[in-house]
Amino acid sequence: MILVVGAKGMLGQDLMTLLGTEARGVDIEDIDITSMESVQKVLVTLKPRVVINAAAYTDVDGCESNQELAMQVNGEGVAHLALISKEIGAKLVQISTDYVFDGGKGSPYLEDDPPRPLSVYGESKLAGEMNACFNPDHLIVRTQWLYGLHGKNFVETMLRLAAEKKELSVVDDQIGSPTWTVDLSLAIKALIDKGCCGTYHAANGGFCSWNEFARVIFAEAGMGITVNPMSTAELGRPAPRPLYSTLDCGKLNRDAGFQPQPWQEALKNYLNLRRQ
Ligand SMILES: NC(=O)C1=CN([C@@H]2O[C@H](COP(=O)(O)OP(=O)(O)OC[C@H]3O[C@@H](n4cnc5c(N)ncnc54)[C@H](OP(=O)(O)O)[C@@H]3O)[C@@H](O)[C@H]2O)C=CC1
Ligand SMILES: Cc1cn([C@H]2C[C@H](O)[C@@H](COP(=O)(O)OP(=O)(O)O[C@H]3O[C@@H](C)C(=O)[C@@H](O)[C@H]3O)O2)c(=O)[nH]c1=O
Repeated sequence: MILVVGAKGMLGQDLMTLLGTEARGVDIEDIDITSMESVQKVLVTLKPRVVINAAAYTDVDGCESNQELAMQVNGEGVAHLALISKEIGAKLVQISTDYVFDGGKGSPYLEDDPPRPLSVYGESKLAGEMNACFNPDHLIVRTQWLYGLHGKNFVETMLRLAAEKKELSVVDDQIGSPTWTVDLSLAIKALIDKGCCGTYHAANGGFCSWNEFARVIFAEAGMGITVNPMSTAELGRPAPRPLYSTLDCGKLNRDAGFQPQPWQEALKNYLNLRRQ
């Protein structure tokens, strides 16, 4: 059995759908990953062969003012899962982020490029990556710019704002790869099925700025919204973000034989599904 921790989150729900009867899901009402006792009780009782940790504190700006909570959930929580999954002989799959990088490389990041997080969220997720290694049988899957049917995300924010305004300003100096949680779930399943270990990058193909992403969302949705350019500095959010955080996903393709579709195709498929 595969245990999905954070099964009610945006990624967690798509993982549960994909894995079907092979999966069992738990979320905050069943398990608190910040508590070693809670993790021990659930994992020792359920004895999964694989634990996928999709639970996290994902409010990037919120993490700046709640540093302790960020480290407890995204850092220490993963240590608890690693130690107990090791104890019961299970593999740990930890989901991580492009925000462990500073965005200064200027070309797609490889798995062994040195991380240097700019934000508290990024620091806490890097602590999670390091703690995942307490279980030698671990898989760290870094992804980015997620959207899906079951959670707050940029696509849904844009579509909501477009219902209220005819004109929006969106940053055009951050580059990355928008990634559909369904494609990420397929990548995670492929990595588990092939018995892969270590660190992997998984994101939809190609890249764009948030501004271009917004323009394509409105074009695909048939909405005539003007999207003005703006810089990250002008927007002035609390957490610094990497300016160029595209992930090189070649290792995923080589080792698991899986290549996520281009982001434009994924977006089309998502919007079609959303309309049904
Ligand atoms: N969203 C994105 O753009 C990206 C996400 N990621 C990573 O992907 C993973 C999944 O993200 P996403 O689906 O967006 O996350 P969500 O925020 O949608 O879901 C996270 C889930 O974890 C639960 N949770 C929070 N704290 C705890 C806890 N202490 N114990 C147990 N469960 C808890 C949340 O419950 P509640 O809602 O009640 O707090 C929620 O159900 C995370 O590791 C994230 O860091 C990586 C790159 C991009
Ligand atoms: C709503 C809005 C956002 N933005 C900008 C802010 C931000 O830089 C960018 C995207 O907004 P978000 O709030 O979705 O961004 P953010 O919370 O930074 O998204 C990140 O989440 C975490 C969990 C990750 O791990 C990352 O990979 C990434 O997906 O768009 C605008 O410029 N204009 C707007 O009207």
